[in-house]
Amino acid sequence: MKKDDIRRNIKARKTLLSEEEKQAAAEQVFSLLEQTAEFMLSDRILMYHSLPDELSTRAFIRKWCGRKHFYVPRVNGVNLEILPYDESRLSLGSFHIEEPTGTDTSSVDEMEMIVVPAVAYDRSGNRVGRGKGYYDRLLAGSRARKVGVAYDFQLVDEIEADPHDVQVDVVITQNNHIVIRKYRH
Ligand SMILES: Nc1nc2c(c(=O)[nH]1)N(C=O)[C@@H](CNc1ccc(C(=O)N[C@@H](CCC(=O)O)C(=O)O)cc1)CN2
Ligand SMILES: Nc1ncnc2c1ncn2[C@@H]1O[C@H](COP(=O)(O)OP(=O)(O)OP(=O)(O)O)[C@@H](O)[C@H]1O
Repeated sequence: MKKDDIRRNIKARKTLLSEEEKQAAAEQVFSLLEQTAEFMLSDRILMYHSLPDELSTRAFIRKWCGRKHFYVPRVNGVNLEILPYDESRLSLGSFHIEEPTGTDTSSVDEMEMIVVPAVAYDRSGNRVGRGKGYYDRLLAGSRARKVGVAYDFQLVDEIEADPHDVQVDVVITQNNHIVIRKYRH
């Protein structure tokens, strides 16, 4: 399926979710993530601060932010900066995402794990994002463990990947835990 068709389909499917379903799905997915060796062994983790139409990371970040070093991205022009997550230092940035303020940016090379948001993933780790290429640029050359998290219906048959697309190593949905590349620590 073409990326734009996937974006349209998934957007429509998401409007059917109730608040209860959204919350239950986030709990299921992040409980699976918590049980992975890579999560247990990673300290510096780049999360995403979820938008209303994304699998919510809010409860998970709140649960773990005292025990792990969590980071979130900030849009700067065509690039993403990486800053530590601090609930008291957030402000509304580009695209209505709450982003960290401050100047203490980190390099993507310092991240041990990156939870990569997407509109859809396939079983080979290909992903369709929001079409602006932010994560593809960020992930190019990164050696961090890359994990996709999503609702079951965001796992689609086959995504036609472009040369610049960067695959994730693992995809976790409510009822799927797909390991594309084995974790070696
Ligand atoms: N939670 C979260 N944070 C993130 C991303 C993300 O996908 N999710 N990003 C991932 O790249 C970066 C921001 N990129 C984004 C690109 C487009 C849109 C967006 O809402 N696009 C609208 C189109 C209208 C518009 O231009 O505002 C849309 O998709 O409907 C949001 C974020 C960094 N932070
Ligand atoms: N490594 C890169 N260097 C320069 N441009 C890039 C790179 N990766 C992607 N792009 C550009 O970004 C644009 C969007 O790409 P694509 O449709 O694959 O985004 P996406 O994967 O949906 O978004 P995202 O990566 O933000 O989730 C394309 O025009 C592409 O040329």
